[in-house]
Amino acid sequence: MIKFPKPTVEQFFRSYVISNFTVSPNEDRLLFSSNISGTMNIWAMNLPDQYPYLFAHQDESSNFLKFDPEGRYVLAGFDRDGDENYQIYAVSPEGGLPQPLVTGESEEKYFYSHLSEDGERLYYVTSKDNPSFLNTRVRNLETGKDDLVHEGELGPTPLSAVSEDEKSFVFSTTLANTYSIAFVKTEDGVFDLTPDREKVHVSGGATFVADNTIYFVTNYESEFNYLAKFDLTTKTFDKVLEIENESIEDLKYDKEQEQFYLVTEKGVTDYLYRYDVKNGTLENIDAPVDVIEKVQVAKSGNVYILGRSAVIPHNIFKYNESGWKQITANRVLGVSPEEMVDPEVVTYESFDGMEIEALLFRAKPENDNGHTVFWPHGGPQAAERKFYRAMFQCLLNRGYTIFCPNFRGSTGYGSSFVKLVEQDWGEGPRLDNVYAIEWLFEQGISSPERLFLVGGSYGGYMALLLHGRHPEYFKAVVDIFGVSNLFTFVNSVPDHWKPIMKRWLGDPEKDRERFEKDSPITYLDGMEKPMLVIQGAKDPRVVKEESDQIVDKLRSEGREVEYLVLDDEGHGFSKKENEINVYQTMLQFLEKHQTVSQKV
Ligand SMILES: CC(=O)N[C@@H](C)C(=O)N[C@@H](C)C(=O)O
Repeated sequence: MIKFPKPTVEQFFRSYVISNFTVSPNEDRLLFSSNISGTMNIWAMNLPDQYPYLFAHQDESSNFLKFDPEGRYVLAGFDRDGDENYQIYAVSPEGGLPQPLVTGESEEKYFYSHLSEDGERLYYVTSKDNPSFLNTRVRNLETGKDDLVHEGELGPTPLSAVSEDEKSFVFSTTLANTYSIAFVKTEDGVFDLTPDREKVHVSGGATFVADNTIYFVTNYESEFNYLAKFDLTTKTFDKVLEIENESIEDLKYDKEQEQFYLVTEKGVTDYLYRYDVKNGTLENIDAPVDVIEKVQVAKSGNVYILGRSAVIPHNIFKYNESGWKQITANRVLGVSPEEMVDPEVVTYESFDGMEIEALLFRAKPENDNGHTVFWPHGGPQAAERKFYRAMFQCLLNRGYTIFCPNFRGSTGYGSSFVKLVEQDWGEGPRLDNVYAIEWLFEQGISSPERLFLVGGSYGGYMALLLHGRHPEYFKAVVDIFGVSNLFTFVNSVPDHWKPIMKRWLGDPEKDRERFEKDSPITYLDGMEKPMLVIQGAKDPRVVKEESDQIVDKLRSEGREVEYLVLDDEGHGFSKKENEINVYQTMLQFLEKHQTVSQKV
């Protein structure tokens, strides 16, 4: 019979992202944001089960999608070439070209917050007039009247929820990734949702279940987020539900059934639950993916999720009493999940005895080239989880094993663990990475002749720092938009990040010594291994200057550095041709620097 060859790496170049979705109020249409045509655009499917068609053409990433409850328009947010200056557009219900609706100067941001029940008043948050703390405004879409609702202070203060009567508003002020204060503004005054705002905690996910009752999640006096309630009549806070060693990260309310759908995070995996508010029962729902990125509950009670697993790219699924149904068929070109690599979850002991969890993707024996890619994740207050990454499956197909430690500072292991990276970017987390590398050597998984270092963003920072301080461990290094110099980074981040910089990173004056010690650029002499640097020119988080300075300095000293700049990308590669260029450049670079005797 006809025989087909094993999947090639090029097949993994052809997998697509779905970054967001929404379902129309009567569930006859699904909209999603995807790069299936090569650039990010909004696609639609008429439900149930119809062929996807282009709904709105803008060639840009969209950060939200919202149907008018009356079916007169669709709202969407777009930025430009990854600059993250999102602005709000309207699209005809037939689809077409998005029309600017709430927009301003190109450097201003306009984030969608809430649409009134009648679809006439649009609440949004903007950097205009308050770039660091943000203002909330409401635009009447009938009259065009635009009013200030709240002026942010202390930290960026987005609007989180609006009561149905539009008389109460929940805001949350971010003082750090691990510290945000939620409060409700009513006709009677302003009230914090938690008992003491001075205690460091986070609150999020505020939902009005009635005009006087707010449910939300918080880790107030706890390691993990739990479900809490604030009663606006009595002004009391109550803990409602906690799930041992799991952190509730998202909640969506089903008003008809009076139940919440909750997504919890535990290490590298998410879990889905249904919580019945009336009788207090909690039920686990077995989800079809390991990581859940968005949940929407329709009026009918149908639940829609967007998620992915290590071997399943982004897809949208529907859940009801009949079980799960996959709506989108987003898959890797001609490759089944069984032909990909699912990671093992392993643990190792770090320098101070702390246990660190990590993902180990072992190359299949028939592909194995003997080399390992060591991947410190970005964030740093994020985690490497069981989600599909085209880059990982490309590397695995080419025979690389991949190791991803969730070093201290990672999310998913409790709030004390997350805080360990604050004002310590380069010591504890670096040593966790060093101990991970030693563990790989002890286990016989890798050796200095067979180890590559690749990281993006904070992971790129860690790659640069490890390269500068421990070059003996690696064959070659790839830095993807990594922070190279803490002194320049701290001043170049977006304005609305600036209020959190002290707690997150520190103060360049007071912490001068530490900033010097923890800046990769201090260790240029150690950076003796071949290096590839990749950077988006429009990156607003880690600006191009971070990569330029390290490349310029190393080149002026005659070191081997390749530099790939993508002119129309930001903090990530959203355009398919750019992504393929990045993968090909990286694969060629690694191939060139493999140990000759190991080559297959
Ligand atoms: C403020 C903050 O934590 N931002 C992160 C989401 C982020 O973008 N960090 C960069 C540096 C990264 O590592 O991705």
